[in-house]
Amino acid sequence: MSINWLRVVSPSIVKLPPLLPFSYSSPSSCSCFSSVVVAMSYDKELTAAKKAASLAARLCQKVQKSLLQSDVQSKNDRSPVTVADYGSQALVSFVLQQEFPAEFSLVGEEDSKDLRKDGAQELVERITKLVNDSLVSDGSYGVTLSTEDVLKAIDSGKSEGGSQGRHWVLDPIDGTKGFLRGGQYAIALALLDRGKVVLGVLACPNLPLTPINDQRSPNNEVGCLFFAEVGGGSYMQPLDGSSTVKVQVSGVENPEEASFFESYEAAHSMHDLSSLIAQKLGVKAPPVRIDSQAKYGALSRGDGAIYMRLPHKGYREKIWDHAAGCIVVTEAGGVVMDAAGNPLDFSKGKLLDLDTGIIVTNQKLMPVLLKAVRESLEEKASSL
Ligand SMILES: Nc1ncnc2c1ncn2[C@@H]1O[C@H](COP(=O)(O)OS(=O)(=O)O)[C@@H](OP(=O)(O)O)[C@H]1O
Ligand SMILES: [Mg+2]
Ligand SMILES: [Mg+2]
Ligand SMILES: [Mg+2]
Repeated sequence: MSINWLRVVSPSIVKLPPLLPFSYSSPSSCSCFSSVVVAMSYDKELTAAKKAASLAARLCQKVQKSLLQSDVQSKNDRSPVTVADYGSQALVSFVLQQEFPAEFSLVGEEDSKDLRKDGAQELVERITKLVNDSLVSDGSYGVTLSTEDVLKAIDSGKSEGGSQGRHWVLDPIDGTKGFLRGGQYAIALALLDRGKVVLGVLACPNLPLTPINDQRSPNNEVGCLFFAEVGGGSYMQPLDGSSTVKVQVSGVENPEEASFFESYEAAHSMHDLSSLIAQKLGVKAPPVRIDSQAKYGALSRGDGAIYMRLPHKGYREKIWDHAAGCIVVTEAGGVVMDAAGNPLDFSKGKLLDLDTGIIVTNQKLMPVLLKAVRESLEEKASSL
């Protein structure tokens, strides 16, 4: 990466200081360690997580280039799942088990149920080939996995998480719909220790290295890896592994100057409600709609100042859709809350138990954003 790139990427990105040997508590809003204690270092886990997510990102890139409709399965809830979702989960699970054989628990989005059905054998073989090709190109482990090994690796993600012990949390492809459209997606991996998110990695293969929506920068290069460890700040590097930069959320204090992110899919977030909130705040810029936790990554480096996620009634958020993004933003100086102003609690199992939606911004804007969200929710409720 050239010095030029460092200059254009964003005024909120500064050069990388050495990582702290120990992590101290930070003003956390996503259930990271928050008491005044000297916490453990998770450097070894972070190194493994970056490696696993980067390998999975390469696998996904390969599939996205040659995506065929026949690669797409439909789960019971009719959400899409592809060979890349399965391959990514198998690969991350395998790498983490190799690195931490003694203590391994993974809460992953996918399972092998549909792959064990009649007629899925060819698909399983394709996934196995993809995983083995990735392992060969990496060269670290010197093994070839059988189809059964791959199915088992996928199913190692069946842990329920919770408030005891350590659990990896994985979304092998977040934003599968974006992945299928050729849009944004992320490989999102986090580690919970006693119910708190202590590290997170977000690999975003299609996210430009330069700020999105910046007319002055060409946005030709894509592929970002965001990572954060509790108390250690948030960082970004190109997915090819070259130089790392520290990232910080936007410092915008005037909501009129803020721009906001929301889901690309209207089914995932109430766009009419976020536009009402934006109106109340005086936000002038139109919403920036991108898929997946790439939104958290983009926000962590100041591409936009607000992220609003307001799912339709009845939807329950999953921990893998937010754990990695939450710590990346929090360690970059941001705040992540539910629509009642509570921090997200990742200690309750696979689901987040939260009020209405998730809002993300910097510390200065959060009080006004929260107020506008509360007012808009009340207005919506009274108009029904
Ligand atoms: N109805 C509904 N409401 C809210 N959220 C939902 C809903 N259905 C699915 N999902 C989850 O949304 C994840 C995709 O995240 P985004 O909404 O940020 O991206 S996108 O706009 O859908 O592309 C997506 O993650 P992936 O399944 O990993 O793609 C889902 O977990
Ligand atoms: Mg999914
Ligand atoms: Mg997801
Ligand atoms: Mg997913």
